[in-house]
Amino acid sequence: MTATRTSAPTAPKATAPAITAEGLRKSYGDKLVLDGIDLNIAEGTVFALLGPNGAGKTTTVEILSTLIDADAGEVQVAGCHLTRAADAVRSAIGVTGQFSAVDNLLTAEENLLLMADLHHLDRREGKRRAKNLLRRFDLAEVAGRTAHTFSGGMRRKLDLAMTLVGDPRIIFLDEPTTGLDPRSRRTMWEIIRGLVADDGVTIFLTTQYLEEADQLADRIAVLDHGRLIAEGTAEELKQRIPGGHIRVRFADAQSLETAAGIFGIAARDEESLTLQIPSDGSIPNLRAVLDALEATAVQAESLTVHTPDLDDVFLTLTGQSRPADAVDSPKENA
Ligand SMILES: Nc1ncnc2c1ncn2[C@@H]1O[C@H](COP(=O)(O)OP(=O)(O)OP(=O)(O)O)[C@@H](O)[C@H]1O
Repeated sequence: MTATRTSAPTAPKATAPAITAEGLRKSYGDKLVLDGIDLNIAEGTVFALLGPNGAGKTTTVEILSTLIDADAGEVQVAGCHLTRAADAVRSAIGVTGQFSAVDNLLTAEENLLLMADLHHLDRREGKRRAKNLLRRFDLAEVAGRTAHTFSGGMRRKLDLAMTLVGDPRIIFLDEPTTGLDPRSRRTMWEIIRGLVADDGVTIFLTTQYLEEADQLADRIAVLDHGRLIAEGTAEELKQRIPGGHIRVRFADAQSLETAAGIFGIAARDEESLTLQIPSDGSIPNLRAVLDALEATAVQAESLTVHTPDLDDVFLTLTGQSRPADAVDSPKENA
């Protein structure tokens, strides 16, 4: 992964679950989409659901946000039973889906005021919240412009601001940055981090961008063929798969030959004069490699540490192979 994290994801602060699900099942006709999903998402955390196209991510969001019914399963959202207390669930959540709720014919402010009306806020309170949100999302200057003049990034911010008018405790973000350029994506990430850090909301995020999950999520689950096939922090998931190594480059073939003699199972590339030594990327492991090289007085030209990234995890777990160009692209952390 080439991008560096701009700030660490928020550590789980609270243990009270914002969302729990047991045995969630859903079929469309004879197509089984969810085959017994269990979830336990702590309040004030970011949970990312990853999965290939068609894995059932949107279906999961639609069920948890009361838009569609599951065939089976017990779900609690914000401490309320999903079906027996659906109204209470709805008043505790906000949903920003793949299809924008923004009305292109209205101004940014009018869109927000419309949401305030839908939440039965009085006019004064609606105006106050709209103003605050426009300022917070850096949209104050364009408050009076109709949304059809907005860029994708501005529209996405307005969409999220509209979700926040109802002051939700839990926010479902279904692919919140799909189609945004890197700068707009990072702006959205900062906003999402702020929602968790400043407001203590819980975020349930689906994304196709593994970097996004890596950057934002406290916990990540991988959905494939209707089941959660892995769950953990980004680091835990990365540790589950092999592929970490240290790559050492030497000045000449003789040094490479000597070094290869000490690291029995290291892969050797004569052309680039490099050895690839399996490693978990830990400091003790790195020190052991350096000590071994020093003991033989072989001079290494350069050394890079490669740790598996979430792409490796995802592709390994879902049984897909990495495209050839991606395999060859360097992902080392010097
Ligand atoms: N209303 C529906 N009727 C029939 N099949 C559906 C319906 N909605 C979704 N599906 C099917 O359920 C499966 C899961 O769809 P879903 O949209 O939840 O996947 P997803 O993981 O969100 O995919 P993507 O990343 O492409 O958005 C797909 O095979 C889809 O075709």
